[in-house]
Amino acid sequence: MASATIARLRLTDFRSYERADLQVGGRSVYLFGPNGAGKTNLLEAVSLLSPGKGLRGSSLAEVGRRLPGESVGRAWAVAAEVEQADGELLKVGTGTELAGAARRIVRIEGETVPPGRLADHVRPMWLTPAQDRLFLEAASDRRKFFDRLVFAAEPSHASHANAYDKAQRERMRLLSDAAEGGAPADPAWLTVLEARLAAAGALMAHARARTLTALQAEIDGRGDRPFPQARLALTGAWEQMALTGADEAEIELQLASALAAARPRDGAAGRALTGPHRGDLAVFHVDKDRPASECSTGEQKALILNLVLAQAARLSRAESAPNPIVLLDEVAAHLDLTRRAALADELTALKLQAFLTGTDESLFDHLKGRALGVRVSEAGLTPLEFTALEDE
Ligand SMILES: Nc1ncnc2c1ncn2[C@@H]1O[C@H](COP(=O)(O)OP(=O)(O)OP(=O)(O)O)[C@@H](O)[C@H]1O
Repeated sequence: MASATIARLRLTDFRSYERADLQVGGRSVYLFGPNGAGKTNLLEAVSLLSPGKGLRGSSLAEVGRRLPGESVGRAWAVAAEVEQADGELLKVGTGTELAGAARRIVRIEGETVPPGRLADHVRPMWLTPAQDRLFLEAASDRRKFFDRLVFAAEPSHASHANAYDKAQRERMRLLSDAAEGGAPADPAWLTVLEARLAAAGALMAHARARTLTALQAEIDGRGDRPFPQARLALTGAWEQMALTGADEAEIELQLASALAAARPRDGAAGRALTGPHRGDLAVFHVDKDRPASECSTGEQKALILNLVLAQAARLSRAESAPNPIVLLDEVAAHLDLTRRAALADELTALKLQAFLTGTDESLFDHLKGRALGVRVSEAGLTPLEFTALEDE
């Protein structure tokens, strides 16, 4: 198991924090305090230790601290000491050098590196209230959620998805221009773009299929828990091909030819009607034999939590990747007592570092002695005294 836990976290001009310095020592952390105290802000800071826009998906200019009435956020920084498997501490940091900057800098041991390198050392995964309506909203939200689970296992998935989106945008610009009577689309250039789409799309479909299969096996193998069992499916044609045994080359070939055939139709529609950007994640509640969208709010939350925990459990056994760090924003409040206890037991058994938030300290009774409690208030972060439970 490749351990990677946050030992210390420091924030400078990040959201509501002018400065914060939290010694965590690799333990899980539960943050409690009133609404607006800054609990989610702290989770967001941890989420920015991975490539991308973090758990709120905010623009980077937004996260710099602003006083009321100020329009531009300050230059900000999130710095962490990450304890690695060998016990060594690695300095990882991200932030901006100028107020309002749209791009962030990432430094590892003081050296500026591309943000993608963060995934070599820290793998945050999260569940936030934004996902409460996941099964009721558009397929794109479920794809995004599932892609993050894939990404936690295979960071290259993000670069394939980016390459795919970039080629897609260029292809659609050519086709839309042609459909509107502008410059006719250059068929040779379209063929090049479609080849890129097909290559990236085949890799995406396969990565999603791999994660789906592994996740389902993980969920099926852990049936004796008070979380609802889920049956997962990827409905997209290309993921289906991958799931039924087609290799990457075959998917690439068929996707390229489907795209070539769809040029007039896609041009007229103004969007591409086939490809891995169209699929959906279907989730069924096994005991109820109903789609997740027909389950209660609490059941839906427990289903999603089960997916995140299953992926975290699976990744915690991976030899070659850093352990995931699980960020659970306002999750405990949705769970009944049995599930809250089970969540605490599971995080402990899997030796996962988790950061959890909730308004009331009592939501985390089962984590006392197993995780560090931190009171969040206007005064900042106040860690509670920590005495480890003897049997753990
Ligand atoms: N860029 C910023 N600069 C200064 N303050 C900010 C910035 N962005 C957000 N805030 C403040 O941070 C606070 C919200 O913090 P956060 O979302 O972490 O609260 P929370 O403790 O999770 O609350 P809840 O329990 O309601 O979810 C708000 O008061 C908001 O005004």
